[in-house]
Amino acid sequence: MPELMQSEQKAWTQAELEAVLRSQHQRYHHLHPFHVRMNHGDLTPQEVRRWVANRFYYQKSIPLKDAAILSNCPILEVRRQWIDRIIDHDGRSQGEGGIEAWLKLGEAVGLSPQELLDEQHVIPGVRFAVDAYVNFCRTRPWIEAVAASLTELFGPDAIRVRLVALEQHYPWIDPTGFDYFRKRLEQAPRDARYALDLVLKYCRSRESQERAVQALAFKCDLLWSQLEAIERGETRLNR
Ligand SMILES: O=C(O)c1cc(C(=O)O)c2c(n1)C(=O)C(=O)c1cc(C(=O)O)[nH]c1-2
Repeated sequence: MPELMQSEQKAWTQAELEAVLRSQHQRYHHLHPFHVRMNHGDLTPQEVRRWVANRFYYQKSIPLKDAAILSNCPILEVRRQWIDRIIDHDGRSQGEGGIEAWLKLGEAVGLSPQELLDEQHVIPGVRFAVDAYVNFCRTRPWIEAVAASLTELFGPDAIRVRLVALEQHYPWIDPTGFDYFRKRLEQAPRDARYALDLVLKYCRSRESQERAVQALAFKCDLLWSQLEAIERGETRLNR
């Protein structure tokens, strides 16, 4: 978006920047046809399993990108807070954390932990999308990577709708598998608020503000691409 990069333009106020960031909601993956079908109860068990197995690749990459943010961030107070995200996903010991909770979701839909850990169902397009997120966070300034995490502003509403739909339309799934989503409903709003405050505080020039918006747009596109690949569903195994 080169036409956006007009650094000589006046900086947005914090309220204006927040509004521009929030307007990215229209690009979020809750609108993707695969999620729409999921929420209508129209996915086959095979499609649900494909989604769970492929989203696991995203889940297990999240701590890698958060560690990249930590390694790029020179500000002690920020690192002290951000490190909690890694603990939330990894846990401090066996049986804890979001990654293990997602493995339980896998079991609830009929996938063994080993199948998920082996990445045997991971579709190439999903791998490309997720790896692009990790690479972005490794190579871009830490505050842009923080801005990319702001899809979590939109996540809780989508997860709330999904939870109700999964419980209502997919009775064959053991509902204890949904604990991951319940936990995210506590964690995500807190994480998103903290990340938003950082972006509002550290992105003061118009150029840095526009880079933050671009980072968020990039992340929305990546989540969208991930679902495109899942919807198409081609793996080396079933091609
Ligand atoms: O289920 C979802 O729709 C969804 C979306 C997102 C997101 O918007 O990036 C995350 C999650 N879940 C999630 O579970 C999660 O841990 C997470 C971390 C992040 C991030 O970018 O730091 N996004 C998301």
